[in-house]
Amino acid sequence: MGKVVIVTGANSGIGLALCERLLTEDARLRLCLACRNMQRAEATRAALLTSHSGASVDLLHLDVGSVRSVLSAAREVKAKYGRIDFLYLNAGIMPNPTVDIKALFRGLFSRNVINMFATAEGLLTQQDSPNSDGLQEVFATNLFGHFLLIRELEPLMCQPGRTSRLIWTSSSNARRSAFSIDDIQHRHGKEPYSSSKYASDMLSLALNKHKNHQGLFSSVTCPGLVMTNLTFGILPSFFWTLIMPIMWLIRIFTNTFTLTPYNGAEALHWLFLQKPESLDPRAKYHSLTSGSGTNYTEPRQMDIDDEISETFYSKLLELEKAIRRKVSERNAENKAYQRYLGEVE
Ligand SMILES: NC(=O)C1=CN([C@@H]2O[C@H](COP(=O)(O)OP(=O)(O)OC[C@H]3O[C@@H](n4cnc5c(N)ncnc54)[C@H](OP(=O)(O)O)[C@@H]3O)[C@@H](O)[C@H]2O)C=CC1
Ligand SMILES: CC(C)=CCC[C@@H](C)[C@H]1CC[C@H]2C3=C(CC[C@]12C)[C@@]1(C)CCC(=O)[C@@H](C)[C@@H]1CC3
Repeated sequence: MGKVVIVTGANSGIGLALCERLLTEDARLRLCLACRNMQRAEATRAALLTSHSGASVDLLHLDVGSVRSVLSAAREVKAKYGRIDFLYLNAGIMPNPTVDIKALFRGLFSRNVINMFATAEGLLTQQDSPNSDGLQEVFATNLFGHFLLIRELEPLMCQPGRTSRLIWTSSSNARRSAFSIDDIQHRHGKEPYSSSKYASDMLSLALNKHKNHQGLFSSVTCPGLVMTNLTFGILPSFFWTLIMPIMWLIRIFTNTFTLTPYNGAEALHWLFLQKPESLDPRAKYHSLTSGSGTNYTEPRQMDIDDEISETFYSKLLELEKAIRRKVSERNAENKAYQRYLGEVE
């Protein structure tokens, strides 16, 4: 039987390019597109089936930023699949971004220019707010929803005699200084995106420590700078139209300017082909594109403290307990209300 692969945020950008590449690599795949918008998911499925007729492409409704949706999606997965070979944790958001134009111009004329274009360090801030579960939106979407999904699917992914893989789409924008262990949701800062991506790097390391012996392996990737809905949302469209030629020019000198979703999906695709035991849990696998347009993957060491990563993992487990308690209280209240309605009628 073909490998079972689930991709979150599969209906656009890097997630969609990854699906295309995986189906080209292995036609026997059982691919599951986990998306929040079913209309877009249907359209994506139809497009994938046009280029890969006969492929097995399922849809799963998943809003990774909603606890209720994650729990119900996990139930569906458990009922449908006997195992999961790859779970790509790719869905992500960067809401209300602001570019510090002054810092951009200062950076342009400094020695830090290459790093600035590769990581956006010091350039970007975002405004975040709590969602209906009381969690910060960016944290909930980019990290916690995925964590809860992994916890729910552990029985399928930790089976004796098999290995399963988690592959995160992180970012070179992940920065230690943007994350605080005392504010893991980044309620008080202005860089929730950077914090959430750093959090995924730490979680991946902790998961390897706790789950490798059960056959579950986790890796993190950075796709480089890719022109997708997420990037286009950072600045007005006329600006992008103006600077696109400059972006293609910069690409000649900066291998992190992968620019197309196909190129950005390079490391995600490369990891699909690797044996998990051969991978470095402390490395982030970067998609890179040379000036002449050749794609390759390069591991770079992450700046992570083991102790903080462990503490973070414990905090996530505590938060998971609290959230589950809240969900069962809510369910009990609903049931009591339904009973009351039944009695009144
Ligand atoms: N573009 C870049 O330069 C870089 C991107 N990344 C990361 O790559 C990943 C993919 O982003 P990219 O392809 O660029 O951007 P896109 O906006 O094109 O893709 C993001 C995907 O995530 C989905 N998504 C967002 N929120 C949710 C949610 N709550 N539940 C389910 N799905 C959701 C979106 O669905 P919908 O269509 O419904 O919005 C979309 O399919 C992200 O994690 C991003 O942080 C990392 C580094 C660089
Ligand atoms: C080319 C000129 C003159 C201006 C463009 C400046 C910025 C808009 C651009 C510079 C570095 C970019 C960047 C990202 C977004 C757009 C920039 C800030 C990302 C933050 C997109 C999402 C990620 O996760 C990062 C890896 C990107 C890093 C670089």
